[in-house]
Amino acid sequence: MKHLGLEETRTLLVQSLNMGLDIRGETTFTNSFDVIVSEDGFQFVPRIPAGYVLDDALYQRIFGIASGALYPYYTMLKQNGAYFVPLPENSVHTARAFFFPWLEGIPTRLDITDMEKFKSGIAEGVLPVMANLAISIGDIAHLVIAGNSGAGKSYALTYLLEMMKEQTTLKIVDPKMDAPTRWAEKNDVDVLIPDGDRSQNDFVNLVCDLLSEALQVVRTRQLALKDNARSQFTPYILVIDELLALTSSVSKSMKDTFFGLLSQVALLGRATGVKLILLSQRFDANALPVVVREQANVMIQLGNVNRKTTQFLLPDLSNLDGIVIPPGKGTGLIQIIDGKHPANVMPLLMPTYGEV
Ligand SMILES: Nc1ncnc2c1ncn2[C@@H]1O[C@H](COP(=O)(O)OP(=O)(O)OP(=O)(O)O)[C@@H](O)[C@H]1O
Repeated sequence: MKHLGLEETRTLLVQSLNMGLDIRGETTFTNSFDVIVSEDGFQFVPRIPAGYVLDDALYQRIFGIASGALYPYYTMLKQNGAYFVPLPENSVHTARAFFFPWLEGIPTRLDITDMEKFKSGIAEGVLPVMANLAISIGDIAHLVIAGNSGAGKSYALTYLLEMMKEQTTLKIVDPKMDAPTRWAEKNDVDVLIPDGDRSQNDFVNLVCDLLSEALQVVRTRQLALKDNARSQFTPYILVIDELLALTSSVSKSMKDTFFGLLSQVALLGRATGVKLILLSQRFDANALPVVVREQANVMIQLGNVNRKTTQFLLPDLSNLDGIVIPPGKGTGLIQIIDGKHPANVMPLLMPTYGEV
């Protein structure tokens, strides 16, 4: 795709804002505002005093106009509120701007035809997510995937498992005995599945045992860290699929025990490389303790994206206007809070691959 130069980008933005912003006839022609573009994003510089209010609503309107106008050359990174930057060199009339960060291009899906070959080309510890987006496995505290039925959760999980299997210790809980079980059996990975003869309470009890084992690993590692703060650990990952279904018909005391253990692993696992990967059709306080969500730093919402489906998992996202969600299977939103990527919510296309 053609690269859009900065000057060309600025012209497009100025024209789009002049025509679309509709702030009481104020345009660049009346010298009401200016647009400055850079590699990282653009600034909207208002001339103050202005006949319009510099508030969140104006910021989001500019975001919406720019986001559509610049697609597919740039992906605008959604902000929760107006992002002000000071311009101290300027006169008092233009000493502030709204800043709109962007990434060049649009999120591009990885299309993997040969998984083994693909993996051999990737550095250890790296988890590619899209063509221009990779996460370090070590930087994942806990990862959460939500999505309606058929959105691509199992497919996404299988990809993650395949990418991590050689570098981590994996334990899988699969209440539906579905794709994760097939993958685990093929790859000789421990998987806990329901036994027809046992009750749901019994099954959740076994999941609690697994969480207790994970806590034991945490404790052993904490002792190692006490002696040597630079101790390195192989990531120990506990995957729990269908979280909402798992606890939907168990006794309150069992659910409380389960939530208590899950919260402890989430809180203590972070420093010791003990990680949770949790999947559910829907996440709310009933499916996941808030403290676990707060400890998770990679959040993925697949399929149906709207205010309702995102409010628990992506609470910072006050509105979805201007976020272009790609169509197709295994698409949605991702937020990575690892201090290395912009912590904004970004459109996501999970990789497509052949048989694994
Ligand atoms: N990234 C992707 N690329 C190509 N195809 C995909 C992708 N993600 C999902 N699909 C296709 O969509 C179908 C449904 O995906 P999947 O079974 O993972 O959904 P799910 O969210 O786990 O649904 P359920 O909750 O009902 O189990 C799969 O058969 C798969 O082939």
